[in-house]
Amino acid sequence: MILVIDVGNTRIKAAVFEGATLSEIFVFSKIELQKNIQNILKNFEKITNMVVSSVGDVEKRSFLEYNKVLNVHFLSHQDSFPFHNCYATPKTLGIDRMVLAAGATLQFPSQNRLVIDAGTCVTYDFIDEENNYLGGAIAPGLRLRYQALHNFTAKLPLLSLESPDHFIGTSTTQSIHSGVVNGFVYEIDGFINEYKARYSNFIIILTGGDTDFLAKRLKNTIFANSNFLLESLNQTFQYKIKND
Ligand SMILES: Nc1ncnc2c1ncn2[C@@H]1O[C@H](COP(=O)(O)OP(=O)(O)O)[C@@H](O)[C@H]1O
Ligand SMILES: CC(C)(COP(=O)(O)O)[C@@H](O)C(=O)NCCC(=O)O
Ligand SMILES: [K+]
Repeated sequence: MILVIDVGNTRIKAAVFEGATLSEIFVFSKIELQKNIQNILKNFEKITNMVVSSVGDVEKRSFLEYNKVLNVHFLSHQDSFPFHNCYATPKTLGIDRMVLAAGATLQFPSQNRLVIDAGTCVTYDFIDEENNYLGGAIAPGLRLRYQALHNFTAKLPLLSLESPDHFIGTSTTQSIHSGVVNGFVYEIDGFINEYKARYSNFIIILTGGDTDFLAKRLKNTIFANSNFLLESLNQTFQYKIKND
């Protein structure tokens, strides 16, 4: 069994896999990390490998200390990935984006793929049908937009995510919800339409903490899977074992 851990900038997501089958998912904050890992290892005694992808500020040694009891692998740019990386600054490319690109390449062979990860940030990653990773985009995520409006103005309240009543906001609250939610949806549909104008035959995968909220609001047809990064982590590790 493999324990995969995705350290994002908001939350940590972990999953236990038996082969390709996902047994259980865990979501927790940075301060609950040790407690959660210990519980998972206690409940799944057959875990032999821990695979970590981190873009957050958790110390590497928080994971490496488990090396005494199992094999810990901290994914890095030095690992083998199933695509050709065309990013101009490959060393600064987020390891989460590399894992998403690997998952898309392995799960959807011989086609163009666009992965949209709506987490703390929304990231776009494009891998063409010849398995070239071309890059994409980074923009503020949903919650970050609400926070930014509050943090960088004197008068705007901090709101939590809510569907706007209308396109035309009729109050401060409704104007913020319309600006954040409608703006975000238009932006994502706009990006997808630009990719469509340039490429045919491509699959769009939507993942991240805001997947379910967004999936029903987008005009474009997408393949929504909030576990795509965790599944891709498992696949990236299997690929690494085969290719090392
Ligand atoms: N319990 C929660 N705590 C924080 N964010 C949440 C929660 N549930 C849903 N979200 C949404 O998930 C997004 C963060 O997604 P996630 O994929 O966990 O981010 P990251 O991978 O960057 O840590 C936020 O924009 C927020 O709107
Ligand atoms: C863009 C990100 C901050 C997204 O992080 P997340 O929203 O998943 O927490 C992360 O992928 C990152 O730190 N990237 C480095 C810059 C780059 O990918 O070019
Ligand atoms: K993201």
